[in-house]
Amino acid sequence: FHLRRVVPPNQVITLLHKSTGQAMVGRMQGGIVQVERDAFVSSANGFDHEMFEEPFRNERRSGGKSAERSDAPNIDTLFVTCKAHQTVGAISRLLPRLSRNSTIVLLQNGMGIHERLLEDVFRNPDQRPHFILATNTHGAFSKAPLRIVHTGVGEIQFGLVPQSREISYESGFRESGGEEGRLSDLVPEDPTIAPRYHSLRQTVAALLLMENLAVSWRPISEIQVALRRKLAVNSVINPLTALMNCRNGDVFNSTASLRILTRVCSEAYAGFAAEMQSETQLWLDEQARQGADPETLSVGRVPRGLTPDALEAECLRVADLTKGNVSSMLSDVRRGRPTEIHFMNGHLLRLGSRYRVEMPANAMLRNLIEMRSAIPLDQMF
Ligand SMILES: CC(C)(CO)[C@@H](O)C(=O)[O-]
Repeated sequence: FHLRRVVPPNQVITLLHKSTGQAMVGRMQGGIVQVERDAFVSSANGFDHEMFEEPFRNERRSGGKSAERSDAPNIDTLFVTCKAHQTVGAISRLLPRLSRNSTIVLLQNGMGIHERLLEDVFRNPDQRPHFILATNTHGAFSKAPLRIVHTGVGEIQFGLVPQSREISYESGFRESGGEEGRLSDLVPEDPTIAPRYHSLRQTVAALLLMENLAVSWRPISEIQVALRRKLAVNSVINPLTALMNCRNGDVFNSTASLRILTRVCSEAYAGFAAEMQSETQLWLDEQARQGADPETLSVGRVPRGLTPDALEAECLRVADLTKGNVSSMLSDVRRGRPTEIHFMNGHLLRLGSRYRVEMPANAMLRNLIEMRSAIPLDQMF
């Protein structure tokens, strides 16, 4: 919706629907997407629609005729907003349409998805597309197919995953004291490799144009901190609301839930600290290999936003800000759908086993959510 409003009409935007039903309803409504914000409804049209249940079919708005997959156009930019556990499957199916010149924007809850994609889908570093990692604090829900209610205005921050030595994406930040990135940094000096960065530059430009969503480009190190903070929030609010069957605003109404909050946040901090220490050590080893004296290099501490107290305060703040919301995990449980627990508390548990940090509270929440998903909801005795 917001993208359609900022990119030229001749730029094709295709909505990849998860199910045929959604796509059909979308088409019956003329493919119009509506967004409700502060009781005002705005519409946008001019989308192509594809159905994901039928990956070999592709219907364009113009002809309305199905085409075989061989006709399906290449994808320059893919915005991924599906559930964390659906991502590898979804992107694997789109693989023939993606190339090293494409850009993938991961705009999801949870962590570990990018790593999973590199391990399972894009194993060859030379053939990897560009990746943009984004974190989103807007609140929205879908009232009906293609009718979205924007309940809480937040922001979107994104960062570019560094991946080549050809070009440094963050020179602008370095030269402006961390203030702003520069689109011109995404233009390589060597014109023969320019096509490789075309979609990345276009995507960053389009993201920055979406002023209604308060989008900002930040250094990737800042995005990693923001993603870790969001992960802690999701690892507390999501399982607790799903287990207690309550809205976000009711979850911290007892000292018992505050005790769980403290445990989960201190385990998350310990996992993040161990991971960052190991990343710093790898960096120091690399500098030493290149001839630097590690003793003379300054290394940062764990950022203040990731201390146990800061994580707890963030969970309380978000629960209050979204007090009327049904969390995404509670909504998944109510509908009998798989949850994203493996990319939330599950991600923390993977950090725990990699860096030998005990995570009993997170293990308990992960197990309880798995049990909740396995037991039918409507058991009356
Ligand atoms: C922050 C959050 C828990 C608010 O509902 C949201 O990320 C969700 O529902 O997953």
